Amino acid sequence: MARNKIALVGAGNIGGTLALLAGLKELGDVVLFDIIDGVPQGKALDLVESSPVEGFDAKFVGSSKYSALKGADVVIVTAGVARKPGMSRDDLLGINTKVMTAVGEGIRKNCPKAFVICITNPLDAMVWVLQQASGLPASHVVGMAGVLDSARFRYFLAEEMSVSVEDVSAFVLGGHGDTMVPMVRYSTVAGIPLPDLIKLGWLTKERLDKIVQRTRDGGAEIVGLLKTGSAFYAPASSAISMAESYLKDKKRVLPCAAHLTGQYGIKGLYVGVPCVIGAKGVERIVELTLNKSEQAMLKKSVGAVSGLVDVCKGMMKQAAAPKKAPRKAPAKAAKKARVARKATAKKAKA
Ligand SMILES: NC(=O)C1=CN([C@@H]2O[C@H](COP(=O)(O)OP(=O)(O)OC[C@H]3O[C@@H](n4cnc5c(N)ncnc54)[C@H](O)[C@@H]3O)[C@@H](O)[C@H]2O)C=CC1
Ligand SMILES: O=C([O-])CC(=O)C(=O)O
Repeated sequence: MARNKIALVGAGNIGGTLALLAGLKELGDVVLFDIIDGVPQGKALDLVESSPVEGFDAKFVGSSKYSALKGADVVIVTAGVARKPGMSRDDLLGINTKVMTAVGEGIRKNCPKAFVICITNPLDAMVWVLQQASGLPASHVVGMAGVLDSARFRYFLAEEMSVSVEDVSAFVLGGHGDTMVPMVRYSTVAGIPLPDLIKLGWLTKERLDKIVQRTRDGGAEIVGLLKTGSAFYAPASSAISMAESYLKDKKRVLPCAAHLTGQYGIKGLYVGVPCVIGAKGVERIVELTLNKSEQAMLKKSVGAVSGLVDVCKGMMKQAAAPKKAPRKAPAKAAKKARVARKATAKKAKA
């Protein structure tokens, strides 16, 4: 059987880490694409030179041409700009909307049957733009954020209670922003819900509240430490788990930014919810019963996503509108020509 083809659009910090993980896990042949010519080629060569040491077989190619994406089974998109200290993810909206529009077009032309995972921020709006620009079915375009936010929540809980991360199951609902909703009631250690663990004395309500807030601020905490960019190891691991579930039809239940068509009362937006990811893409969306306070938090988070998508819609409409011919310059040119004609006629008479 031929190997799968994994295209990584954006060969920066996350792109390079994705490529290494795809190689180590032998998920398939890898194409790294980036607009900076030389970077994807250099990273591809460096990575493939690690294959004899690590013991994996895969082809690695770097390119700055969209045709390199031809026939890809999975595309993971990290193209664009990452934030620096003092910026919010939303500050990236203008520049990254333009990038997602170009990338979507490249995917539409070269690999319309692929399963596409968007990572670029602000995530929930960028995955919406990417789906619109690529025209791929919504079941095949998803956003990665929930796996990462949930991993952070899981890690902080495991550290607090001194238990293995493997036994902590937790997830985060809503948009990938300050208003994300870590789901305390549905998070467990070995099946025991967090509220029960508080009763058992494993955790205090005060510590749990701090962990919830630290999870919400997880991205900013790393940006503040790195200073030159944002997290990339955990984001890459998170996206690879989604790609693996699709390629191996594992049907894992993972929190992803999925296109909602009425679930949770939300229509036409991408928002983080638990999904079943298998060979058919997003195969199912899990709709949980939320209590009043969870509903209110989700509503706030969805409101933030909806506001960003409205800005994207405006930008896309403006970009698609026919350009009006500039009027001032030709008018000036015509006046100049008239004056010149009059002067020539005067000269001729004289
Ligand atoms: N969804 C999530 O949970 C997370 C999202 N992110 C986001 O992921 C994105 C990438 O992050 P990093 O890899 O750390 O950034 P990076 O700056 O290291 O890499 C981005 C790469 O995209 C390339 N690029 C820019 N415009 C392009 C275009 N039009 N076509 C192809 N490539 C293009 C750049 O040359 C660069 O190599 C950022 O927007 C960041 O905010 C980061 C962490 C988590
Ligand atoms: O915070 C950022 O800019 C990157 C990101 O989304 C994360 O690490 O969660």
